[in-house]
Amino acid sequence: ALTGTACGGGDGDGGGKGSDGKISGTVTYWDTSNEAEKGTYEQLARGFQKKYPDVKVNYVNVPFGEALAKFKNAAGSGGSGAPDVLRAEVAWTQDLANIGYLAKLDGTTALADRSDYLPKAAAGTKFKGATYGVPQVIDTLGLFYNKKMLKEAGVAPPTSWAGLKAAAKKIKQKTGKTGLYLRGDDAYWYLPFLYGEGGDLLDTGAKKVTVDDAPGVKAFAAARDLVASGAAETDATDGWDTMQHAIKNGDVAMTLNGPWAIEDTLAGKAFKDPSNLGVVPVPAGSGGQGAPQGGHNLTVYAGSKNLDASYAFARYMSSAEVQAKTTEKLSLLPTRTSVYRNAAVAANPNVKFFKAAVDKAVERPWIPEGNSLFQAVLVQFPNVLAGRTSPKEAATSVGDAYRKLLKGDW
Ligand SMILES: C[C@H]1O[C@H](O[C@H]2[C@H](O)[C@@H](O)[C@@H](O[C@H]3[C@H](O)[C@@H](O)[C@@H](O[C@H]4[C@H](O)[C@@H](O)[C@@H](O)O[C@@H]4CO)O[C@@H]3CO)O[C@@H]2CO)[C@H](O)[C@H](O)[C@@H]1N[C@H]1C[C@@H](CO)[C@H](O)[C@@H](O)[C@@H]1O
Repeated sequence: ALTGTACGGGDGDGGGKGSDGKISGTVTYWDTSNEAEKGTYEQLARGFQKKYPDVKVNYVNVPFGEALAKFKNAAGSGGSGAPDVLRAEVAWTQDLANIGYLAKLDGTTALADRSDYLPKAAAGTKFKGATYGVPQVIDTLGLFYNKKMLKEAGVAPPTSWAGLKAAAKKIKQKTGKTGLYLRGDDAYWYLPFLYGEGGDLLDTGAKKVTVDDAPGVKAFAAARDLVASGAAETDATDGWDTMQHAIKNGDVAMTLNGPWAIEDTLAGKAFKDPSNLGVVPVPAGSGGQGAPQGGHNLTVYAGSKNLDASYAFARYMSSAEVQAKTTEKLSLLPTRTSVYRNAAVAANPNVKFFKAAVDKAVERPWIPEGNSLFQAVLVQFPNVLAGRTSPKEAATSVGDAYRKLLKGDW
């Protein structure tokens, strides 16, 4: 594996810092942002060329669900075809750093003004005491709701799963529509139920697998109950498209979602008046309330032939100026404390809500295996929601998968 120093590979053309200190050559950037975000991110990425006229930015949008495997294949086969800079989801960062595919950024220009980063965002860029990513966005889940539909049903935004069931009953009676669309094909949506029962996937302090303790079982049961009672509808595939279609067309009154869904949701006919979209914390369960911390870092491929330009690009794409523009266009959360002092950012109602939500978001275990924890849940979640697997069986299967995964370390 690469040892974190440049050694062949990468799409750069071997540019770098000329004798005059000028940055030059090509930087290939793999962006994983979604349909509603990518236009803004591409424009911002190309803006780098204005500052560094001798650099050509080769912007490539790679779907989130494919990017990790694609990058590992490219980096693992000598690096040709690997990008110079990758937008890496927070859990990918430790995994890829552990394999040696990411350049250590400490001491490079990529980490300029690092004291400005939110501590929670910075935490997701570390591995064995070194820094392998530059925080680009931080996020969590909230409860999106159609204000008009809830008003018509005479209900307030629910603050518990039990309250959501009661509200959904009224929404069905008054509007004929379903209360919630619950995404079943993405394990991330299991976490608000798990935290709502006071549980967690692992206890990293005690090095214990806890997902199949009682809270983990109750969490699966709580999610299944929403579907079985008709309060929520779900699918085992195409969850993102079905969820967005449903909320945008006013076919459901609520979804669980994050800042990355705001721009797309507001494009729906149900939100011609954008103020019709409200966001509140995810509902509480019987043992607590909580939403997971997520987000994305800019990382530099250790095998890039153009490290200097890549460091400069990572710094630019996470600069205060670019973050303020991203928030203005997409309502995504800045990872720099200074950007929250920007008047337009501070006035954005979605930023106000999600910043408070992120401050309380539950941090996940920043360990290389963190990247694989969702796979085991993903196998069980859709089956539990469909009533094909019992909550107990599902939790135990996930627990067993974790004990196998972690047996060396735990
Ligand atoms: C199963 C996967 O489990 C984990 O992923 C977790 C993730 O850790 C959680 O944090 C959470 O991510 C949030 C995210 O924080 C949140 O920001 C948002 O992201 C938006 C963007 O905002 C939006 O811009 C746009 O990009 O679109 C993004 C997506 O909407 O929503 C995300 C949740 O969707 O949830 C993920 C689970 O989905 C693993 O990390 C792998 O990804 C793994 N899949 C791999 C598995 C490999 C085989 O092992 C297979 O070979 C590979 O090909 C597969 O890729």
